[in-house]
Amino acid sequence: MSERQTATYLSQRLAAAGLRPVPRFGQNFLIDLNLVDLIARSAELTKKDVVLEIGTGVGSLTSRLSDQAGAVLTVEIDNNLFQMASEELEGRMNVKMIHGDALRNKNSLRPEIMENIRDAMSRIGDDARFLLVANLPYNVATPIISNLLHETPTPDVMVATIQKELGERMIAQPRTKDYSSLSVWVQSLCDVEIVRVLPPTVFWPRPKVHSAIVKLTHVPERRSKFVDIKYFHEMVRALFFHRRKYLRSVVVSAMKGRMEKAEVDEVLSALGHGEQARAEELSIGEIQDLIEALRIAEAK
Ligand SMILES: C[S@@+](CC[C@H](N)C(=O)[O-])C[C@H]1O[C@@H](n2cnc3c(N)ncnc32)[C@H](O)[C@@H]1O
Repeated sequence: MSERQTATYLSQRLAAAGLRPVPRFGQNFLIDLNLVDLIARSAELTKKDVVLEIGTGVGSLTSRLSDQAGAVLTVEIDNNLFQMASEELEGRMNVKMIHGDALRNKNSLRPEIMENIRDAMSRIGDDARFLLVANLPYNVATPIISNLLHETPTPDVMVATIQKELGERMIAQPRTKDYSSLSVWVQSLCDVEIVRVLPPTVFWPRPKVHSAIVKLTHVPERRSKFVDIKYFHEMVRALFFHRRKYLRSVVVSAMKGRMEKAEVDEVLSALGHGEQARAEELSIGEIQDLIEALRIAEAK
């Protein structure tokens, strides 16, 4: 089917059920089926894989994932789409659907999700992989990816369609405008790449912005360096909250009530960060060292 035919088919299917896409749920459906294939292919799925999809939509990506993976858990917030996809996916024994918000709150996923993932992985065995493969709703893409990096198991691979700007922030390097807490957080744990930039025309309805398929590959050796990953993530966010401010004043305010200014200065000067330093100039390794030094100093 061409993009136009898929868009017509989708709009007719929704209209027949008396429905329209709901903007607040980020309902921009991928209508270029080659790109749906590219997303699934980029994940290099096998029957040993357990895939989490957030945003079932009408189930077009879900079907492909079900063909290639061992098990698929798919989550959809919209009741009408959930009903439509349930019919579409009926009879697919390796697909489990959850109706509801994938997020419990900004900082955590719906607990049912990881319970189901762990169950499915234990059925497959020790060599099971866990992946996120999804055309994510833009407004929740950051908390979904960020929170999944806190979960056990952490996804081995995440292939997701997100807003292009967000993809650029994920791969950004120090001293660039896109370098942010998200860059440091995801690159501290994963190899990150932009697989493809997508124009608005490949979606129906068309979003106002370009999108990107990103691939994040978890690197367990990077994770094992962290003594307290939650502390690290919170501090990264605090360091970049006022990214143009001097590092010293950012650290002093982040550590207010926890550490004296003189102690902060001691940590910064021991690491060679002068008065003019800013968080956005520090490499990921330097940020990791700084946060670990603060953690140790605070614990003393
Ligand atoms: C960009 S569409 C993707 C749909 C489909 N997978 C596709 O590729 O065309 C995002 C989907 O996520 C759903 N959604 C939005 N927010 C959600 C949330 N917080 N939890 C679960 N699903 C959500 C929307 O209703 C929508 O179906």
